[in-house]
Amino acid sequence: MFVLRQCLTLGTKSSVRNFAAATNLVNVKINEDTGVVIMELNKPPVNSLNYELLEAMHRTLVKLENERCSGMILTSSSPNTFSAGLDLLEMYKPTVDKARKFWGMLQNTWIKLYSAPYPTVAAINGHSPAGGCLLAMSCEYRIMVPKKKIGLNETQLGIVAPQWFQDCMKNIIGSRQAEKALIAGTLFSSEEAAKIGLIDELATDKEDLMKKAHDFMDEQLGLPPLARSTVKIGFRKDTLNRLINSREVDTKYFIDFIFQPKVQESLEMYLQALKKK
Ligand SMILES: CC/C=C\C/C=C\C/C=C\CC/C=C/CC(=O)SCCNC(=O)CCNC(=O)[C@H](O)C(C)(C)COP(=O)(O)OP(=O)(O)OC[C@H]1O[C@@H](n2cnc3c(N)ncnc32)[C@H](O)[C@@H]1OP(=O)(O)O
Repeated sequence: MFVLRQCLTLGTKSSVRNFAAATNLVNVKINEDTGVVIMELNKPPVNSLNYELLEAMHRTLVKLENERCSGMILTSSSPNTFSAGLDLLEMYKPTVDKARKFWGMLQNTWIKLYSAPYPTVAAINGHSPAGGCLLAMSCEYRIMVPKKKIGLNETQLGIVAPQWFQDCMKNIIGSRQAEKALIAGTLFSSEEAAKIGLIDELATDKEDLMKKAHDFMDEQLGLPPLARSTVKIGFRKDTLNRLINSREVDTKYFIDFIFQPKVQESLEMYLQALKKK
């Protein structure tokens, strides 16, 4: 049974609610017997990743470093979408300062999630394009409900998936499949994603999804944690260091790229198309 655990907060059950409710953008529950955390993205309707949501995730990940967190399941409260990726409004006509701050928070959040020493599972309960796919790919294991879409579709919007997004995909499905998918901006169905290994398992529905996520977690908790995390970080360090050592350059790419008039035009058209749907 899940209870909100006191040590995540200031000491009382109501403080726990305050911790999550400080923004209300993520719900965090911890099983006090196992230490397994469920982080649920809660920014309706589609969990688009704006600065505030990323900051709430980042704050939670930092807090979990200092807690007895043994593993984390990442999911969303939306019935249809895991995450719609980066909030397009953060990239459409921002100020340079705002765009820089936003990108820095995305980098911070990704670094924490990708390097978490404890096991991480994405319980993908809906569509997961672009930045949503990045979040899922940053976890160690991905389980997804049927008939939804996942992938790095940036090209289709007239933008480019940053190197570290690309690296994450390459690490999972291999260079050749990733190159094809990234050039085309392919959004895979859950079933196709399972075939190419972009996701590890299909679930029948949300209940089955969470059951499978817990099953994976139970397996991982049976392993010696230090050995487990040492192997994980060994596999991930090159990808992590590539961004960590070039954060400024990466931010400059982002700023230079999105401020191009052609890119702003593409974003405007895409936003309008989404609204007209
Ligand atoms: C080597 C590299 C070198 C150089 C590179 C340098 C720099 C790189 C530069 C830039 C990189 C930037 C990277 C970006 C990554 C991203 O994540 S971009 C975001 C991409 N996301 C999408 O394409 C998803 C768009 N959304 C959808 O397809 C659907 O909404 C979805 C299938 C998720 C859900 O469908 P549905 O349930 O039908 O919902 P609606 O479509 O009706 O949407 C509900 C409302 O939400 C608004 N909305 C949807 N997605 C977003 C979003 N991502 N941002 C902001 N708002 C969004 C939508 O407009 C609706 O609003 P409304 O209710 O009409 O007001």
